Formats: sequence, structure tokens, C-alpha cells
Amino acid sequence: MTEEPGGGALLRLRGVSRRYGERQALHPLDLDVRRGSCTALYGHNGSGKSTLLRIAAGRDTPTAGRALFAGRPIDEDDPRVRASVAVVGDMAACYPDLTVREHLQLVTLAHAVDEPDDWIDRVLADRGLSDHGEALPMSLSSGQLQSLHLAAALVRPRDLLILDEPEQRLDPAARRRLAGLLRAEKADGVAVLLATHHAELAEAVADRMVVLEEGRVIADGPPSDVLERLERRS
Ligand SMILES: Nc1ncnc2c1ncn2[C@@H]1O[C@H](COP(=O)(O)OP(=O)(O)OP(=O)(O)O)[C@@H](O)[C@H]1O
Repeated sequence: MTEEPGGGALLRLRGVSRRYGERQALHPLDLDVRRGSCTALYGHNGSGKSTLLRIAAGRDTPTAGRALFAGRPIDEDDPRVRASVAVVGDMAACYPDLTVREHLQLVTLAHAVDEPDDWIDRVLADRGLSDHGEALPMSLSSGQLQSLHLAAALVRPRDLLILDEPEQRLDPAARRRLAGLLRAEKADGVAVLLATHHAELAEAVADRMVVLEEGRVIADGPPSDVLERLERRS
């Protein structure tokens, strides 16, 4: 398990901002995510959620500020980050010639997971994919594909789980399973950071909700308080 110095937050962003040319996608912000907690980013299209997640995952470098994982600058090429940070992105890709099971086997092989077949069977069952293990991606529905991307993050070790709109294309039952899964991740001590457009999901799983508007934090706190404030504004 990755240790954070002085018992601090596993993910620590300080004064992080991101500019694309003339566009300030993210104004300077601070964010801490601790083990066993979940922070939900919420906001309109283009408000900066994915930009922030990419920086948190070490896939993008902030224009200014510091993004630290367990006290060290985050870089997705750092083997320690690759071993501990699982990401379900908004544009995850599949290999067209590999079955669902083979995708998951590839991930368990890359992360040297013990007894991978047991893990894979369990994750397939939890994600409602048991009957699709031998299916190729092109024969899956969009919701089943999203479940495969989630499954790929769950068959590998992780201390920090980053998800970009994981509720996309999931039906209500699959969304409820997702909420249960994220609560179980917290109970296992994983730090969870997600972007979502689904207020109920945030309320069901997050300890903290951060609302972005044009790259600025406009509300931050427990989801029920934040949602009440947003309701009053509208
Ligand atoms: N690679 C890029 N180059 C230029 N501009 C970008 C790039 N990525 C994002 N942006 C811009 O930064 C802003 C924030 O985008 P971002 O994808 O972070 O928003 P978001 O909150 O995740 O939106 P959505 O809810 O639609 O996924 C947008 O104005 C977007 O056009």
C-alpha cells in the first residue's frame, strides 16, 4: 500500500490551474483526497472537471501549482503511480480483437495479480458481465462497455481511483451497483475522486462535493449542503 507522508491526503493539489492557449480551463484551486473518502466534482459541460481529473491522474501537467500523489509530483509514467492509481476515463478504448475476459486478463497480467481468474470471475459477476466474458467489444451495448471499463479498474490493485462520469450509459440498476461499489472502495481505504453529472450518485457516495463553473470552485462541502445551495441559486 502506498504511504503518504505525515498521514496527509493521498492526493494533494495546491494552486493547480490549467490554461489551453487563451482559455483558462481551470483557475487556481486546492484539493485534498484522503484514503477512505470520496470527492465528487460536479458542474456543467466544459466547467473543468475532466481537466482536473487528468491532472490528478498525472496525465496532464498543470500550468501552475503542484499536484502530489503520496507527497511526490504525479506523473502517470512513474511506476509507483501506475501501480496505485486506477483511472476510468471518459474516452477509454478497447482492443477490437480481445474478448471481455482477455481485456481483464491483460490488466491482471500487467499488474501481476495473484489468482487472476478468481478475481476476474468475481468482477465480471459484480458488473453484470458474467454472460459476456467471451464477447468481443463490438458485440457489447454501450452500458456493457462502460461496465467493462469499470471492471478493468477493479481487477487491479489501487490506492486512488479516478473516474470520469462513470454513471454514463448505465441503467438505474447498474448505477445502484456502481454506488455500492464506490462505497465498498471507500470502506477498503481507497481514495476516490470522480466527476459526475448525477447529483444522486454524488449524494449516495461522496463525502465532499466540489462544484465547478468556468474552471472556478463555486461550492464545496457535504453533497446535501451543496445541492441545497445550488437549488436556492436556481
Ligand atoms: N486539450 C484541450 N485543448 C483545448 N481546450 C481544452 C482541452 N481540453 C479541454 N479544453 C477546454 O477546457 C474547458 C474545460 O473542459 P473539460 O473537458 O475539463 O470540461 P468538463 O467539465 O469535463 O466537461 P464535460 O461535462 O462536458 O465532460 C472547456 O472549455 C474545453 O473546451
